Amino acid sequence: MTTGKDDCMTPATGAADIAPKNYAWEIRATALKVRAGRRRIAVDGPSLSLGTGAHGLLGPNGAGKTTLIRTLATVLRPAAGELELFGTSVSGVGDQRAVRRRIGYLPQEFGYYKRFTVREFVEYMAWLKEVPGSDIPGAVQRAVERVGLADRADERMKALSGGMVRRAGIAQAIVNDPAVLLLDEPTAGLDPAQRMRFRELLQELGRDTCVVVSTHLVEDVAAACSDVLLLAAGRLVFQGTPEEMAAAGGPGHPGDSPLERGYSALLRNSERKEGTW
Ligand SMILES: Nc1ncnc2c1ncn2[C@@H]1O[C@H](COP(=O)(O)OP(=O)(O)OP(=O)(O)O)[C@@H](O)[C@H]1O
Repeated sequence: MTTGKDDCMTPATGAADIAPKNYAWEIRATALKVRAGRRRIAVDGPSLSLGTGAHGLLGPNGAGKTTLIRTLATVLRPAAGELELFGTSVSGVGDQRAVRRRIGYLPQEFGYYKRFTVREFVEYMAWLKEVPGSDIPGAVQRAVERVGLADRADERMKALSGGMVRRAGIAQAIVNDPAVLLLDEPTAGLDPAQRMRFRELLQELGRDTCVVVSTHLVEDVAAACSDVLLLAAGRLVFQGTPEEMAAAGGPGHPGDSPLERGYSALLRNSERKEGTW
């Protein structure tokens, strides 16, 4: 990590992580277009510059959030436009292992061996991310502690509830102390107490990491994110602070909170511009 805001060194932090950075933004996308399936353009031209902080990615079903996150994770390749991670272009073909080592990614659905314990699962993911072998036990312990699973670390994955599996997924995403952390609906299935704990973790991670978190839970964004991105039909229709989003709404817009009303107002405006109303 590079900001020097948090001087707490972790076992998985290598020299490359604390070297001064030579790029302005962890994530930089210009006129990014990504296909889902053969024909459909699911991400349609957003330009983004994202640095350290927790960035909430909102949008209705089908807006393109998962497609965008998969692209940032280098799982999908852009059809057009430019994507840079840590100042390195990842738009084309090529070996992206060095970049991937610095990314943490929680997909909406992820696979795991049910017979693995939580610890084995997170260890395996650390190994895949090329965390140095001697650092792995400490990094795994810290990750499972951060998601509140230390007391279940030696239980098999198949014995966990859905919310606990999700927390194990978050643990594997942070085990390499990533500089870019991509979380696709991380709070799905978490109980209220765990969601509160997750919000704290998100705020903590956002102090020295570039976190992009996709969610339908506007309150999570209000509570934990410094910045909101709103996608609609693949386009970026708003980027600003939660307060700025809330200010876009009024009493006539649907929603239970100022942020929800702002969200509804911005979506309605974007639909009008698209001519669908
Ligand atoms: N493999 C695919 N083939 C064809 N179309 C796809 C494929 N995957 C996604 N799409 C389409 O791309 C668009 C964007 O999907 P995406 O999953 O990125 O949206 P999302 O914002 O994450 O939605 P949700 O909130 O429901 O998870 C949708 O219209 C979806 O139907």
